[in-house]
Amino acid sequence: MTEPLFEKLALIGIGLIGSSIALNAKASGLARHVAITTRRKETLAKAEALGLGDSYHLEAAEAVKDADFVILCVPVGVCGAITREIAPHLNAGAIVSDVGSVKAAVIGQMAPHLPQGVQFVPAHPLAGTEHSGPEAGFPELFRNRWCILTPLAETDPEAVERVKAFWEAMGANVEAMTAEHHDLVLAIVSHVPHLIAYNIVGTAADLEEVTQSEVVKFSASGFRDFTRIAASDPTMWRDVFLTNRDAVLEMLARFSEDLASLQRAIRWGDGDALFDLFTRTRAIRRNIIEAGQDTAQPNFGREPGSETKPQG
Ligand SMILES: NC(=O)C1=CN([C@@H]2O[C@H](COP(=O)(O)OP(=O)(O)OC[C@H]3O[C@@H](n4cnc5c(N)ncnc54)[C@H](O)[C@@H]3O)[C@@H](O)[C@H]2O)C=CC1
Ligand SMILES: O=C(O)C(=O)Cc1ccc(O)cc1
Repeated sequence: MTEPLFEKLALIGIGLIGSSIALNAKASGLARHVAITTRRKETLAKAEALGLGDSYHLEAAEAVKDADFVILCVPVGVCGAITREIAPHLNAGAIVSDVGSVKAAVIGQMAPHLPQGVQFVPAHPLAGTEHSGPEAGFPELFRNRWCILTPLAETDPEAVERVKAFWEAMGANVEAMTAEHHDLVLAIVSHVPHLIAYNIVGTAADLEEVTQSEVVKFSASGFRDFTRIAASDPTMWRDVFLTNRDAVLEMLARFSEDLASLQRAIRWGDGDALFDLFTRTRAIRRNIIEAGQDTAQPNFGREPGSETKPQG
């Protein structure tokens, strides 16, 4: 047990990320009191049955009362509306954060509603799975993973340090960068790959000459990996593509150009071009494994002997 970093942590939204934070914060004593709020009473009841927090609220305004740390763990498209709703009830001096996969648009939606004196430290843990909801969380989710902070120019550095300490206590490595740079990097390493997965599974599902049962029966491991990603939450990913539009479109344009040259290499039998690319990409994979970032390895990021649950 660590000395609590915060007296009262309010989690708004209790899906995969919110429940993982709650489980970790309670197990490690990072916050003296964990207040949970979500809009649907069925979800709140599940969170309570799982014992994720210390108090449960259908009204976000009630949960944030007297909280010194508030984290929005909801789809990025609703961050603005929720911030507007909680703003009048925030404690002076409270730190407000989020976990959204997109940063510039979320800052644009949230910052205008936050009262003076409240510190805003946007965050994005680069850790997740294709599962969602309060049952999907597990406390080790963030261990050995990155958490990116994108503080605003006016954010108090002391608040940034406290949020950094919180994520480090969760087991994450923390790095700060601008929201715009975050969105560009994430477009290529996360958002476009998800779009490709949704697309290839959609294409396979639409094939007229191949039946659905053949797709299921003969799916080789490459295609199965795509289906895992393509099973990710539709609301969350709809919001990611609508809010990181420019960076995703820029990376997609580059992707399409490179795909066209692969098409040309196949058409003209240019084996050297294919071999050279596949050799370069194999080296990238090896670098990822050497850096210890391969989440497909068994027990990645977990203590030996701990429960095995699917991770990204
Ligand atoms: N799933 C993943 O792998 C990762 C997700 N993220 C980000 O974390 C955030 C949450 O994602 P997950 O936990 O995966 O989603 P989830 O679908 O598991 O949970 C979302 C939660 O938000 C609640 N919610 C939705 N609309 C709401 C509203 N208007 N008011 C109050 N509560 C509302 C839902 O009831 C649910 O409790 C998203 O912004 C996502 O971009 C960040 C890293 C990884
Ligand atoms: O499940 C996977 O492979 C992921 O890529 C999880 C993930 C999804 C969204 C994020 O913003 C960060 C991580």
